[in-house]
Amino acid sequence: MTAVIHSVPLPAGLPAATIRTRVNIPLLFPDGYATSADVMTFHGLSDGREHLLLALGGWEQALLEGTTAPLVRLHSECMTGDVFGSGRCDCGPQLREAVERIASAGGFLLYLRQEGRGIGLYPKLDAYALQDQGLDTYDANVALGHRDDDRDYTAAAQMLHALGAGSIRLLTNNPDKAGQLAALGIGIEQQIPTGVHLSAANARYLAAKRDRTGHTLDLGQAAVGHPVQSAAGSNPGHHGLLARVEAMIPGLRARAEETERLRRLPELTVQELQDAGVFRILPPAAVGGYALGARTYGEAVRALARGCASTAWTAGHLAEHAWMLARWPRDVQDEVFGAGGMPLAAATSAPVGSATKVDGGYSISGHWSFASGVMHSRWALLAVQHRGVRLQALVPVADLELLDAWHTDGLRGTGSNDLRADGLFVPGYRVLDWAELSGPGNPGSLFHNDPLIHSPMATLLNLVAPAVALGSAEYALELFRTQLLAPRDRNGVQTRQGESALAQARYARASGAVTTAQLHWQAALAIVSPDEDPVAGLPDRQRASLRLSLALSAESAQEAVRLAVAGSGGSVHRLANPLQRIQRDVSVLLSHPTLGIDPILEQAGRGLLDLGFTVRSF
Ligand SMILES: Nc1nc2c(ncn2[C@@H]2O[C@H](COP(=O)(O)OP(=O)(O)OP(=O)(O)O)[C@@H](O)[C@H]2O)c(=O)[nH]1
Ligand SMILES: [Zn+2]
Repeated sequence: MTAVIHSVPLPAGLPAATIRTRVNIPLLFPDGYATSADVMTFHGLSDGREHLLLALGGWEQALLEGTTAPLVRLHSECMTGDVFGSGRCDCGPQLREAVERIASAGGFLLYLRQEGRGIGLYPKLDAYALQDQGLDTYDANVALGHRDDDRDYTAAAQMLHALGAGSIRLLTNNPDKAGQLAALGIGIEQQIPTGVHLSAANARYLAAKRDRTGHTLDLGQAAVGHPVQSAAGSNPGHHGLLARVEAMIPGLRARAEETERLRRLPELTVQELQDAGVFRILPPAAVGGYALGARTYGEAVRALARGCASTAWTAGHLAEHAWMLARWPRDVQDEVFGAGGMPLAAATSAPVGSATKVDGGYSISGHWSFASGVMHSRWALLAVQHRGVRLQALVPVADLELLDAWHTDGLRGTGSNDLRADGLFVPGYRVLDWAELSGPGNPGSLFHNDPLIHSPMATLLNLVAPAVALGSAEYALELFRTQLLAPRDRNGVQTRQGESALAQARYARASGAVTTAQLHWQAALAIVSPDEDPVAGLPDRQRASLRLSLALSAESAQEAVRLAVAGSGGSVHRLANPLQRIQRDVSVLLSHPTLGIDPILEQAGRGLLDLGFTVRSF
């Protein structure tokens, strides 16, 4: 058919562009979707760049008078997203969505060569690096000397005018695109939002679009993108799990301040942890876990701490407690794992509460502190004592009084609040002898084959604090390095703090302290997760070495953080600087009982000398 391409008067000052070539290209996308496009190039575009117009579906009819206006999308080039499927933005899925929607409605996809919102590819990658330090997508642009959005849509308007598309329906969430086109003489009959392509990796980027530049994005209702969501169901293995956790780090850094302010984890963080399968790392496959073992677990907590110590701490404990629940009798496991997801349970043993026997169970009372993660938990695991015997009671959090007690100077985001019960009835099947639960012959070991369930619980406990300390130190070193290498202007002379010999020596020392922490950490992991047989209980000397290495690793980590802070100058004490938070977090970590250095040195010495431990649970 012949198209009626009528000319629309150009606004004054806008030069006319003309169609240069028109060729048909069949398109086939990786998911199998196929269509074809009339691809056009132009003479006379205002910025001289090679922008493309893809005319799709019944575009010619859509230009006729009296029909629905053509559907148009202005897609800004994104090599990382369009070509390589980057998870950091939503460009790839938006492009794919736009082609299909336009092909079925009739219209144009303008592929605009304004990579990185107009700043270019290399600067965009520099901006990503800054985002990994905690800046959002717009602040990163500004820090690099650009505007938050450098795009100009004059060429796009010229292309649309050249086709006679003076009135369009615009597929976008971005009010700036509609505003600029309207000012360039394009009538916007309707602005149609694109789908929301939310994933764990791009959630922060999308939230910034919504909050900073008024994009119409309803992130609250959108489900996290399919690949991420379904991923939790399949066992990713050691490396796959760590890759998922590492993808969370930039978002965790960006939310670390919010996490402190909330004094619990943001919902998005809990969702991401769930999607990544973090709570599944330890429990056996029969209850939906990955049974990946102590090494994966420890390394995941360490990686999370490279993003946010409070998140790592909370996730580490919640993941450990899901595994504890897999040691309970079958009826309890049916109850807590029955829903399909991983049960989130806070556990606290300090101070130990009391239990008295009543008909059908126990009546428990107590005031427990430090229930990390309780703000996200359905269950609480509480230490109680009955006639000198230590028991653990499993109680719905809803049955307990929650006391807002976690006002601390570090690890603020863990929400480690207090819990209280006064004569609360707990049915007998939800109370278990601690010695039985923590031993290798726990009830769960009778029906799970997974070797980890058959190991004493102590093997896995005590890993969280040193893992978080190490990850925190690694993050601190990274920040220290960035700080030392950042260009500075000193009276017109470009220099860097790291050019000074003193700074170099300080960095070397901090780096050495991190290495010491890493080596002790690896020594500890080699004990709890040896290459050969799974651990069936550690002989005293090994147990002594384990606790000693964990404590010394954390000590070196703290020293590394101290050196990074000391070498970074006064700006480190601004609340916006992550280093000051890391220092506070690590200081709280080091005062956790599992890292109390004096008793550990004493008991480790006893163990190494074959004198036997005097602390039973060491
Ligand atoms: N500078 C910079 N550019 C980015 C970043 N993330 C994505 N981009 C670029 O942003 C552009 C994508 O924008 P569009 O897909 O047109 O999206 P939009 O302008 O936000 O609006 P919509 O029409 O609603 O999608 C591409 O050029 C990407 O390369 C980032 O963090 N920094
Ligand atoms: Zn992109």
